[in-house]
Amino acid sequence: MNIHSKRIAVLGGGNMGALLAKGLVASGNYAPEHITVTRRNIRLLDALAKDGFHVTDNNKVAVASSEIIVITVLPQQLNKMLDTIKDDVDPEKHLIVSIVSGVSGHDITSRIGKEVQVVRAMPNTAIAVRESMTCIATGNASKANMELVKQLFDTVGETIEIHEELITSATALCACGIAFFLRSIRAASQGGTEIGFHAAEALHMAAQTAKGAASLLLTQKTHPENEIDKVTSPKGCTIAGLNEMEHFGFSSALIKGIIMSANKAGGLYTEDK
Ligand SMILES: NC(=O)C1=CN([C@@H]2O[C@H](COP(=O)(O)OP(=O)(O)OC[C@H]3O[C@@H](n4cnc5c(N)ncnc54)[C@H](OP(=O)(O)O)[C@@H]3O)[C@@H](O)[C@H]2O)C=CC1
Ligand SMILES: O=C(O)[C@@H]1CCC=N1
Repeated sequence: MNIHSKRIAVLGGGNMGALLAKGLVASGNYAPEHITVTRRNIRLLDALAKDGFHVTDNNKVAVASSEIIVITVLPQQLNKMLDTIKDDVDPEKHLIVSIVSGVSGHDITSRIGKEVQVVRAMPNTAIAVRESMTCIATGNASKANMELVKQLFDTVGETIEIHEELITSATALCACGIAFFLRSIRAASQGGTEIGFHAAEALHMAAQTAKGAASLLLTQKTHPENEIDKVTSPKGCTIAGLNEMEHFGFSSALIKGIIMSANKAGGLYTEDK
């Protein structure tokens, strides 16, 4: 079975919901008329409607006209939203894909009161440029449905399957990770401005340098320290700068931030109940 022929409901057309809908169409594998996007403030979906997507503030209508239900509301909005669709979800017809942080597949089936198949997916905002690192996991979906969901997210980046207990860790490393790397690039550009470049050129130079560093690892499959060793000339300026950063806790700050985000992600749903 091919997922590209299925109709998709994106429930919660905010940042991620809208980016996902647009990314799927940009991939060339989905037509906008096969995708229905919902949110309560429907005026904010005007741009998507202009692009040919179905838009509605009625989740029941979206669910009735789709086979794949992608849930993209905030954790604290989930229960109210699920209550609007639980009578319409049909385990024989629907597959649920949830990108909601901190919410297990079991939390969703319990709230709906039906053993519908649920796949959790953790993409990041780079779906906008089809460069997401998306992790998928499930407690109850079939192999065939996992393959369908992989096909869906493969169109907006790279997808890997992980165990469900690691999806919170994937949230911190990959979903929050976009912000961490962006802040690093921003900080590098601020350093660049202080040593002589205009802000815009410093930002461009820092971003392209970061892209080059990531590409070295992804294409050469080497370890970062091997690549760092090639940059650090003896008694040179790179090792001087790198050691200064480490004295100020560069690696430690990133590691501690990722652990903090993972701990927070794990509690996003329960702390709001
Ligand atoms: N932002 C990110 O980088 C990532 C986020 N996530 C997860 O994705 C989810 C969405 O995050 P994000 O896009 O940033 O959040 P947003 O707040 O931008 O989007 C949530 C959307 O849900 C809509 N919504 C709320 N209640 C309902 C409802 N009952 N029916 C229909 N729509 C509803 C809201 O619009 P309105 O108020 O108009 O209804 C809002 O636009 C979260 O669970 C987050 O954990 C996962 C990976 C990355
Ligand atoms: O900050 C958040 O809670 C969401 C989940 C991962 C990225 N953004």
